[in-house]
Amino acid sequence: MPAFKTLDDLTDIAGKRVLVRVDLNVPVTDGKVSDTTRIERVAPTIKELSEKGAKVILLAHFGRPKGEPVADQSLSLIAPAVEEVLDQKVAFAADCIGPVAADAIARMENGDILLLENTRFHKGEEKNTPEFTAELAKNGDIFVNDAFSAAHRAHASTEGLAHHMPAYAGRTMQAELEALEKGLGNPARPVVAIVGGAKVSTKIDLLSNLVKKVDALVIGGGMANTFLAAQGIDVGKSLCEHDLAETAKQILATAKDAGCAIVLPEDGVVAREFKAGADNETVDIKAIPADAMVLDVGPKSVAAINDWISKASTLVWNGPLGAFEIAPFDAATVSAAKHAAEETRAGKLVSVAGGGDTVSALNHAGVADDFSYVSTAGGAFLEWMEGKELPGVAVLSSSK
Ligand SMILES: Nc1ncnc2c1ncn2[C@@H]1O[C@H](COP(=O)(O)OP(=O)(O)O)[C@@H](O)[C@H]1O
Ligand SMILES: O=C(OP(=O)(O)O)[C@H](O)COP(=O)(O)O
Repeated sequence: MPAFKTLDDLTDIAGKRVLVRVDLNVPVTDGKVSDTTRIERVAPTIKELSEKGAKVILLAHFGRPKGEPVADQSLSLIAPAVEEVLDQKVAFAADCIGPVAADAIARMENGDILLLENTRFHKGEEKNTPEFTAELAKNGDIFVNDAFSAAHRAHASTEGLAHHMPAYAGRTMQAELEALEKGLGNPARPVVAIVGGAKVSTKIDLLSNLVKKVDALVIGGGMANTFLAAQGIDVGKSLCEHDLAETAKQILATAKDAGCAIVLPEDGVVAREFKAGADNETVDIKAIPADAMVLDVGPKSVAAINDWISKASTLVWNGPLGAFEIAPFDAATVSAAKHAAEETRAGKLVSVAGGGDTVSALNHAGVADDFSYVSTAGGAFLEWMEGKELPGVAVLSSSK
């Protein structure tokens, strides 16, 4: 466990401006937050600081807006859900730096909570520029990072700020690291990992280390299409990053050398439209129609994945197997989630799953409570699993 200061070390903070980095990158359907797990997990930190009389200033990102304001990635859309979960008034400022933020902070009383606009509306956030970090730092006396799920990003609000002021781990940051160490520090073998989802370009690189740590890697979701295409399979209009074919091939070679089995889909459920109830059919993975996209792995693939879950003593899972938000493309994810839950309940499996959408998918399947541990983190959790130092955690340990 890294040595960092926690909220236990934060006394006498009444009236202090505490900048709290949280992860509010939550799933949204039809403009409404569809899974509040990440908000629920950071609520204890926010409440504790507020009860101690601090002025609690929340920093967060939402989506990937590329350094400019985008209306549907405004945190004003998330603020009502934060207020509902906390059952406490949460003010909102339409910028995270400059006079808009400063004025809102000047109006705060002790114990108040203020949410600042999406940090990624500024280019300096992801670039972690000294100028932007200094602007953010003007708004606080103390930095608390409770966004474990964004700790693999060395951004201004996850890493830079800790160089400007005393920095502490929030309750969720602390709990996540403790739980992962307990559950996966020395995992029982065989270890099976499932990686799916849509963030192919940001997650594919970490698979080359992951295959050295696990006995089998099941690849589903949008990630699978990239691997299939790399093997010369025509994936039609599926979500696929063709320019990552070489990376995918190298990962397959590394897995072979490491003795890690790779499990790719044998069949897929395809549709021509990305909408609920769209006409769909199950096809062999080598017969994907050119005008269709794979939106879920097919029944043969699910049976194979469930067999691997049965063989596993430890399961780590990030990324849904299909576009689970729209029926019937949730079938594979729900089936695998239910099977992993059964094996866990029977005491045969330690199951650890993480990621904003993965948690939402497990909740959708009704089995999140049956998993051994559910992390709020996806990419950060996988990087932790690789044994990588997470910049957002490392900087807390070095903070004075
Ligand atoms: N075959 C697919 N085609 C398109 N999108 C997919 C497919 N499979 C999964 N997805 C999408 O992946 C998203 C989740 O991916 P990701 O963000 O990587 O997961 P997490 O948030 O759990 O880390 C979901 O919105 C889901 O609809
Ligand atoms: O949702 C997140 O990560 P996840 O999809 O890996 O769970 C985090 O908020 C990080 O977001 P990012 O991958 O856009 O940096």
